[in-house]
Amino acid sequence: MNNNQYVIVLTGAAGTGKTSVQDYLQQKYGIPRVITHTTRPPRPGEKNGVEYYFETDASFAKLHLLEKVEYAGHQYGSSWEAIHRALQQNNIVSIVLDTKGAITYKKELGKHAIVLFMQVDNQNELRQRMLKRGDKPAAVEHRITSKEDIRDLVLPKQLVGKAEIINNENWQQTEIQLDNIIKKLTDN
Ligand SMILES: Nc1ncnc2c1ncn2[C@@H]1O[C@H](COP(=O)(O)OP(=O)(O)OP(=O)(O)O)[C@@H](O)[C@H]1O
Ligand SMILES: Nc1nc2c(ncn2[C@@H]2O[C@H](COP(=O)(O)O)[C@@H](O)[C@H]2O)c(=O)[nH]1
Repeated sequence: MNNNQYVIVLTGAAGTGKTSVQDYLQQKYGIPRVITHTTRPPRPGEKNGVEYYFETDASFAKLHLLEKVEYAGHQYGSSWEAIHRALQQNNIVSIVLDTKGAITYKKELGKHAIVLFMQVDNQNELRQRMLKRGDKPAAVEHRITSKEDIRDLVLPKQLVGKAEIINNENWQQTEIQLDNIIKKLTDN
């Protein structure tokens, strides 16, 4: 990666606001998303090449992946191809990863990975946000009781001091924090 290129890594538990931040960064700053690959089936309304590249086990195995994880029984991975595709549009790009992926990005990309750990203290608030978003109650319960999501509620020790924590209780505060982060990156 070139010296002035950065990947903003958004991580944290389900419903903490990772996608909302990604949308904000895209709309306000033209920061494109790195689309990742998964073998999980598309959910209603999801399109190949928009939310994910949907893969079979065979096509997933052929990708040049920077990292891959198993999450809730499916494979997920981010490819160098997708990162380069996004970096061709802009020097700052964003990606949503679980915390295991965020640790790998920090290790592999060093100062080029800006890790933002999203959190919301009250788990019931998270549940309500997901229900309000339209998720089915059973899907919400399944997700928030998964071992991966429980793990992702807490900043992993490998990222302590290496990630910026965003307490996304209040969206206006989150926007201010994000604006400051982007200002620092673009002032460099
Ligand atoms: N600060 C906030 N206050 C209230 N609602 C919020 C806030 N931030 C985001 N939301 C809402 O909470 C819901 C969950 O946010 P979002 O989809 O961005 O989370 P996520 O971390 O990407 O979730 P997932 O991991 O399940 O994809 C959305 O409906 C979003 O509009
Ligand atoms: N380490 C990686 N994590 C990824 C990748 N793509 C998505 N994710 C994370 O997986 C879970 C589940 O996502 P869902 O869309 O099925 O609900 C979530 O935490 C994502 O952030 C990836 O390439 N690598």
